[in-house]
Amino acid sequence: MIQIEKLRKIYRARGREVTAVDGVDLTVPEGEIFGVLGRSGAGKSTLLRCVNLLERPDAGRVVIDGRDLLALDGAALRRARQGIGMIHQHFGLLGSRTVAGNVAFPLEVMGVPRAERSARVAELLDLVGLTEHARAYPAQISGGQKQRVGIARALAGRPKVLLSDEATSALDPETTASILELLRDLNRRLGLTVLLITHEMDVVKRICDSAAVMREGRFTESGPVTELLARPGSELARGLFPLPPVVPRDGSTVIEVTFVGGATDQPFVSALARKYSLDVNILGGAVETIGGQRVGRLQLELPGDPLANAAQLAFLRDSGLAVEIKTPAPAPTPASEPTAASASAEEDVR
Ligand SMILES: Nc1ncnc2c1ncn2[C@@H]1O[C@H](COP(=O)(O)OP(=O)(O)OP(=O)(O)O)[C@@H](O)[C@H]1O
Repeated sequence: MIQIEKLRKIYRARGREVTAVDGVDLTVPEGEIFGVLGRSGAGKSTLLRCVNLLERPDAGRVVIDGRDLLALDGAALRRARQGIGMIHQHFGLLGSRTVAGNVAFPLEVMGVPRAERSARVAELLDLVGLTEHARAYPAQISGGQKQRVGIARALAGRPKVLLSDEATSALDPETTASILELLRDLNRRLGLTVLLITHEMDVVKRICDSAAVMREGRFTESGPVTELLARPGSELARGLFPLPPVVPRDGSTVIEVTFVGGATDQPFVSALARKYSLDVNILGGAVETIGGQRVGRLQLELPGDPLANAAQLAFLRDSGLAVEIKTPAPAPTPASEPTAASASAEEDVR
């Protein structure tokens, strides 16, 4: 389990201060995969490096498996850090050592006796599917295989927590998929808790249970992936299911409907059309399977402005769908008093 509270890291260089991590709270329950998604410079690497104290935070708490890392030092801190494995975008292998030698390296540093070390290396190489390449050198294996070595090496100390710093960013899509599958498999088999940072939506979609979007050192949204996808206005949902920009037409309402799990089984578009005798225009949409659940977004155009569609929108929401109105509500005329219906339509638009 990873618990981060009010984490802050400020870099000071040449009279300038950069707040790279600005008060982040994060909990990753044991055995979960949590992805932090963000553009370059958002603070993702700094956050990750603060979790194993490669960077010392200026404020906040980092608690791994109940141990407050910032309160430890010396041997206790070294032991705690052995419980945290890390993999990197550029693998960081030693070119002069074989695959087996690279995996043995952390065991040597830990002082594991030779016989035990060999058995452990064999076990780790088997775990990542590299037994046949034990004697190869890094220059003789592919990028995907190098990352497998990186993963085996990171698992040498039997960590409970694995940190992944853009582990698939240097790989082609097919190799990325196989490495993500391996991470998922290891997460399940070993009960590993994984915190990964990425700028690739696909990584979040494929393996993360929960995720956060990071910008300028802060989380702008965070939660279980399927929950975020169903949240109106979610940046993650927009990124995973890009829909065309809305061109509002007079006298119509454009809505984006997000559905998760059971709601996908309902023929809600035809039910809506039948119940209200409407012509519903489908402008765009996407459906995916995420975390074993069907999740999707549809962009629909309904005749009439948002106020005229209040009952239709309520019908969709009552059916368990998240509905976001993309067409601005008509401005109330100066003489008109706000009604309950117009107030709620304006709230939706915001
Ligand atoms: N050692 C450092 N000294 C000074 N500023 C730094 C240092 N490391 C990072 N920064 C600054 O902190 C901010 C966050 O950087 P960080 O590398 O954590 O972001 P990131 O989201 O991981 O981006 P990238 O994917 O490009 O690495 C950036 O403005 C960066 O310039």
